[in-house]
Amino acid sequence: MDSTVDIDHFLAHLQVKWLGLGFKSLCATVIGLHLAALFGWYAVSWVASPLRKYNGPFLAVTNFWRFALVCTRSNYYKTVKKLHDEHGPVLRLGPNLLSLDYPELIKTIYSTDGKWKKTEAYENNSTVVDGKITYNVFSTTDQAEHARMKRPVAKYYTTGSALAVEGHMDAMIDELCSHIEQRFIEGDNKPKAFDFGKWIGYFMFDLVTKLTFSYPFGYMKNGCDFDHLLESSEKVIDYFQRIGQLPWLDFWLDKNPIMKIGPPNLDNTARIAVDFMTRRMQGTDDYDARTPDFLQHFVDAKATHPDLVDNSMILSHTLINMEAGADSVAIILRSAFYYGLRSPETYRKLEAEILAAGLDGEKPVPYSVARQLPYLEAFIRESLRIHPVVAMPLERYVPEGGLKLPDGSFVPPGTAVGINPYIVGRNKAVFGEDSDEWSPERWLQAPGEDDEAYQQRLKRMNAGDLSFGAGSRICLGKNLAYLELYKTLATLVNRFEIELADPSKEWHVLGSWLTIQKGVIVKMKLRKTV
Ligand code: HEM
Repeated sequence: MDSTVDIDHFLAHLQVKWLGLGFKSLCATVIGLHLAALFGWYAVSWVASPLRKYNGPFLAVTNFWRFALVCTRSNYYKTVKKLHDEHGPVLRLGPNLLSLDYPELIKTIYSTDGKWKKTEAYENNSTVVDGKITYNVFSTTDQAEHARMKRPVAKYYTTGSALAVEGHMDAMIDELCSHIEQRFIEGDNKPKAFDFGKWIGYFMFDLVTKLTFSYPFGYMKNGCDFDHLLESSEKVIDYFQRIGQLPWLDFWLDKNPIMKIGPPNLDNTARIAVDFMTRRMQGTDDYDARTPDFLQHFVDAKATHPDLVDNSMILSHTLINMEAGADSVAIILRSAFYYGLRSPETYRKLEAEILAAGLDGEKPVPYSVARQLPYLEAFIRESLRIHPVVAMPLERYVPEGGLKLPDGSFVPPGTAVGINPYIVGRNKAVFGEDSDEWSPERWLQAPGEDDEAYQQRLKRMNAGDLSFGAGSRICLGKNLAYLELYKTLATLVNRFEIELADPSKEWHVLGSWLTIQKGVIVKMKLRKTV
C-alpha cells in the first residue's frame, strides 16, 4: 500500500471537513479546546493542591477571582470579611494564597528574622530606570536589599527625628486652619459646608512635600489638585492593588520594553524632586538648616553611606515619602472625624478633654502636650483599627519548614499567607464582641475593670494591632504619622466646632490597599469669634 497517497487523501478529507465547518465553528472549536485545557489544568492543579482542605469561594481556584473583586472596587475587604465570618479564620483566596485571621501568628509571620519574604504582589510598585527594574524600600522582596536600603535612613523616622521637623508641621497646620477660616467660614462665624475629606488630602500632600523639601507643593494655596499628583497617586495605588493579584501581568503592562500600559508615571513629581535635589547639592536653594527636612537627611545619608546611597536612591526615598506618607495619614484623619462625628457622645468627650487642657486656640498644639491626652490617643487608635489604611492581606511566603496553624493543620513552604489589618482588627477574641462598632473606650480602662485585667486586655489588643504592619517590614513612617495625627486632630478640635453636613450620609471607600474615602462634608465654626 502507498502511504503517501493515503496521507494526501486524509489531509484533503480533513480540509473539506474543516471548510465545511465554517470559520465561526472553527473559532469556537479552537476557543473551546483552549478553555477545556485551561479548566483541565485548573482542575488537576486543584485536586493536587495541598490547600484544597481550606475553605474559600469556588472561583478562587484561579487568581482571576480576586483580581476581578479588586477591579470592581466593590469593597474587597467587606467581601473577604463576610467570607471569613462564614468560613472561619483560614480562607483560601487563590490557588496559593491563604488569608489568616490568627492574631497569635502576627509575631511569626511578620518577624524580624528575615525569613518571611514579601510576595511578588509588592514588586509592581517599582520603576524602570535605564531599562532595569528598580525596587524601593517598600517594593523590594529581597530582604538583604531591603536592609541595605533601610539602614542609612531608618534613624530619620524615629520619634526624635520627627520632632525635629515639628516646625514644618506647625506651618502646614496653621495654613490649613487659615484656609478653613477664610474660605469656609463667613464673617459672622457662619459655616459653609465643604468637602473636608478633599482638603485633608490637600493638607497632607502639602505637609509631606514641606517635610521632604521644606517647600509645600501648594494644593491648599490653589484649593485644588492643580498638578494632578493626588489623582496620579490614587491611580498608582489602584494599579498596585489590582496587579498585585496577578503579578505576572506587570511584566506585560508596565515593565515591557515596547509600550508601557502601567500606572501613570510620576515623571512630573520626579522632575520636581530632582530639581530640588540638584539645587540642594549645589547649595543654591533657600534651605534653612535650623529646621531640617527629609531631602537633607537623604543627602546626608549619601555622605555617610556612599556605598549604599546614590542619587537615584535619594530620589526613591523622596518619592516614597509622598506615595506612602500622604494618603495614609489622610485616611486616618478622615476616619477619626467621620466615625467620631457620627457618634457625637464620643466626639463630645474628645472635645471636653482637649478644651480642658487649656491650649492656645491660635497655635498648633505641640506634640508633647497632645501626647498626654488619653482620650485623644484612644480616638486615634480606634480610627486606625476600624478603618485601617491597608485592608488587604500583607502577603508573605511561608519559609522552609512550613507553618503549623492553631487548628493543627500544616501549610507547606512556598504558600503565600497574609493577615489583613481590617480582618484581624475586628477579631472578637481580641477586640471584644463589639469589634464591628466604633468605640474609643475599648482602649481605656473600663469602669470596674481592675488594673491587671486592663493591662492584659491592652496587651492582647496591642499584639493584634496590625494597622502599621509588623516585624522587619513594619511601616517606616509610623512615628511620623503619629505625630501628624496627634497634632492635627488636637489643633482642629481645639480651634473649630465641627459637624457633619449630613450625618446620615455615608462616605464612599475607593479601594482596599489604601482605603481612600470620598465624601466627608462638614461645617466648621470658630470656637471663639476673633
Ligand atoms: C497612619 C499612617 C500610616 C499607616 C496606617 C501606614 C501603614 C503601613 C503598613 C500597614 C505598612 C506595611 C505594609 C506591609 O507589610 O505589607 C506600611 C509600610 C510602609 N510605610 Fe506606612 N503607614 C502610614 C504612614 C506612613 C508614612 C507617614 C510614611 C513615610 C513618610 C510611611 C512609609 C512606609 C514605608 C516606606 C513602608 C514600607 C516599609 C518596609 O517595607 O520596610 N508610612 N505602612
